[in-house]
Amino acid sequence: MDVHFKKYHGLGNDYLVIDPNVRDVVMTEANIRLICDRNFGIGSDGILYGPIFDVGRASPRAGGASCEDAQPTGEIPRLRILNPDGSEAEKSGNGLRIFAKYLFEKQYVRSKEFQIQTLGGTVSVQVKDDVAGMIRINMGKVTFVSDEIPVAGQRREVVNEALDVNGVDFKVTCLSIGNPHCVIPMEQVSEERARAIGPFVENHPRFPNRINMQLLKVIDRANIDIRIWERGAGYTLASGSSSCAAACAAHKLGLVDNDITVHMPGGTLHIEIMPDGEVFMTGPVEGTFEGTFHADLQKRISKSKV
Ligand SMILES: N[C@H](CCC[C@H](N)C(=O)O)C(=O)O
Repeated sequence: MDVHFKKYHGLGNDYLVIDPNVRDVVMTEANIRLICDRNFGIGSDGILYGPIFDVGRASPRAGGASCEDAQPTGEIPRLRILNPDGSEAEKSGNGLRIFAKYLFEKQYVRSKEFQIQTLGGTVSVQVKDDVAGMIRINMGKVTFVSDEIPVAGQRREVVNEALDVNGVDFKVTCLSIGNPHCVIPMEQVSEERARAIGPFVENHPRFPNRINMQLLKVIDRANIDIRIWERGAGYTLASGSSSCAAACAAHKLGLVDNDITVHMPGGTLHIEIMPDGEVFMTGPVEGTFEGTFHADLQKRISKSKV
């Protein structure tokens, strides 16, 4: 069967993999919005577009391509992460675990340890259990420095800082792990609260590139509970980079140790903060669907690059 896309989820945070080597789709904002629309399109929390090989290699033959065809140079495959609103993200934890499983399943990579290039840097991946889909990713180091997130204002670490959100004052801790995050500790977290304040935080003028938001409840020194409002995607059941960000913010505030389980409505992720600051994330992924675009949808997917 002519497969155009594969769909997976990481703890209910679902993504479509569109592989330009199998069937290319121009990633215009309009196409992304249409494909991700849960009523008029296929529906997902985003698109994982790749693997892209930049060394000018002829892409592997469609279908059944293996790494020998695509990567004689041992080139690190590149991934583009597209949010449902058409914006492009620097990193996605669930997206990277899903893409790692895809690369392994399609035999683009030969070993269970490999790297993936993203806008937010190159990450190292370990397929811990290809049957169970348990993937461990080194998400890199975080920064709390305002210019590197970015957060407007004089250069500082954004830790426990006052932020007026639609007339309500919160204390926020902001950081980047490639993509930007605003963590708000509170006694009780809920979907309702995340949906109520998320859009105001995401689009707050203090965040020039917008921002992902997490409501953080610290359960004990090894467990936290978060609710997520994602930049460009809205409320999601889980988020890998948000899990890393919330765990690192809680650690920065002295509220947790280095080994943290992050609880979310979609499930749990295991976060390890190493002595050198590198952040490891381990969790499951699962494939759910593979299929083709119906001719009617195909007609609406623009081939023009604008
Ligand atoms: N919406 C995010 C990217 C996806 C993050 C999330 N799905 C994850 O698993 O990390 C952003 O614009 O930075």
